[in-house]
Amino acid sequence: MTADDTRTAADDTRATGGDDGPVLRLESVRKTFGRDRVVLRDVSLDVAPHTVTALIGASGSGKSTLLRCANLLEEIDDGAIFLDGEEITDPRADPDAVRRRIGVVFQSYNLFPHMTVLQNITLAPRRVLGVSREEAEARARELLGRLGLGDKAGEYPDRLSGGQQQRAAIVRALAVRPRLLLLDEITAALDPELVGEVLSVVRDLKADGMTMVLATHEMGFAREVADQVCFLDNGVVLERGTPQEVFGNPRQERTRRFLRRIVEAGRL
Ligand SMILES: Nc1ncnc2c1ncn2[C@@H]1O[C@H](COP(=O)(O)OP(=O)(O)OP(=O)(O)O)[C@@H](O)[C@H]1O
Repeated sequence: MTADDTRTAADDTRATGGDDGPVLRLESVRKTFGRDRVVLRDVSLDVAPHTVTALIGASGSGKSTLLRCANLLEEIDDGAIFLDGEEITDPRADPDAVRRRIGVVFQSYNLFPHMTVLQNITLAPRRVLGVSREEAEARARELLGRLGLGDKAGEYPDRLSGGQQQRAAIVRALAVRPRLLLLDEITAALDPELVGEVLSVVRDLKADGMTMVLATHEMGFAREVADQVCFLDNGVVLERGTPQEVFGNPRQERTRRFLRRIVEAGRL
């Protein structure tokens, strides 16, 4: 990443009203599926500008659901979610306008197989933001170059490795210059030797000042890259703090047990 990227992040901050408040705020969010399956209970969380928040916790603890609620892919039952101080869960908020400000990358890359990498990346800027083809392609090529995919613009996704596809998916999310990036288990589907190249992109984005929330089972990475770690247990944020606090000195017995299992499995 270059100094130019840092300038962009700072410019984006100015454009959205400054560095004062959190980029994302969850206030007492409750989410249920069906009648009685409570998946998030009273979840409150602040994500400060230019920081990385890692959501950790056992499978089924609610990490993906939290990210999906933040992007309005799921409707919450109670509480409120704010983006740059504006309540996005207000029924009057426009979900499309909100999603234009939040980039999302999932475990499965979800690239359109019938489109080239370049077409995949320029689709949203052209269709949603109304950017010209020339401008969208210039931005896409610049990002592809930066993420080590400069020679892949004309390829179809099935000609790329998993790591390359995931990096292309990250470029696609960045192409609309999002205020916030949500990353949901983005290395979970990758062969171990490809995980590193995707994590190194996240590291670069952090250095660039991008605000990110990531759900991950990569504990070593969470410890290294996160400013804030949230341990979810059965839909509750059981523990929240710096990586040093949560990994080094967990307050809850449940967190200690979870981390012990991770250490025993050789994943931390
Ligand atoms: N659409 C849905 N309908 C019903 N239950 C759901 C739905 N989506 C998720 N759940 C349930 O909500 C709970 C939380 O799921 P979620 O995917 O958020 O967990 P997670 O912490 O991200 O898990 P993983 O680490 O395995 O990705 C799980 O019990 C899951 O079965």
